[in-house]
Amino acid sequence: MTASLFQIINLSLTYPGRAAPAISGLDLTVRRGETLCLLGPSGCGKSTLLRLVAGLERPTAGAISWAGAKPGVGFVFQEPNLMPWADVAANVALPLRLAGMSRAEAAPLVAAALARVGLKGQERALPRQLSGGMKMRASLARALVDEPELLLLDEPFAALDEITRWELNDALQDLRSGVTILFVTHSVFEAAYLADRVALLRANPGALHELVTLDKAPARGAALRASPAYAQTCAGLSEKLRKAMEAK
Ligand SMILES: Nc1ncnc2c1ncn2[C@@H]1O[C@H](COP(=O)(O)OP(=O)(O)OP(=O)(O)O)[C@@H](O)[C@H]1O
Repeated sequence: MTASLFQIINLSLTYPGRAAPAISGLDLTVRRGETLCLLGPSGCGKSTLLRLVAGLERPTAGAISWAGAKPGVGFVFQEPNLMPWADVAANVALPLRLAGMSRAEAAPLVAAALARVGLKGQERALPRQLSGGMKMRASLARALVDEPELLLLDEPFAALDEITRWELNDALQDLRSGVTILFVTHSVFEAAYLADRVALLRANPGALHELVTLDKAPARGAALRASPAYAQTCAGLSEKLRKAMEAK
């Protein structure tokens, strides 16, 4: 049994001015080092849950209980949110510079983060010179540069074309060792590819519908995507998602 990183306990949030809660009575234990995908219909509270875990929102009721000291957290959104006037190195260095580190001290850490996401040698490029996939890699590098234990990803690859999306999923597979990942997605295929476990949420109000543990993938990359086991996982998750969407 893997140790838990944190526990979400009876968590509820009603946004000010809203009658219905965005999230209601959600219980979930997140394990250290796992990739947990949050999958569910639009409006079921996936982004809200990530924001609560990050401490960007305060719950109306319930709590998030950390097993130890609250770890460093990296957050990646659907938009890469890079500073357009700054080169890749300066963008990736931002969390370190905000923490008071000099440019010289930051440089090797930036280089390591860029290597980790497959952007080695792109330090001097400006965001407008990068493809959509490369911008997202830079955004990932910025989230990883101060070596957070927990990475929160909110539909990070949803705006990318299919092939780039698969490449980014492969990149995430490569870098995830030692990091706990909470990954919001609408895509059954992405969840089936990346997740150790999938939390299926339902809407109105947002709540946990079912927690699914996936079998350890027998392969990765193209071999995994072409495997019957992967097709079966996708079909199973699709059916569970359909049930979550019908649940009241
Ligand atoms: N800042 C806010 N103020 C008021 N209501 C909000 C706010 N943010 C989200 N909501 C509402 O809370 C509910 C959950 O929204 P949230 O964005 O967390 O869902 P989601 O599952 O991430 O949706 P999607 O898949 O469409 O991104 C929705 O009904 C939404 O309208």
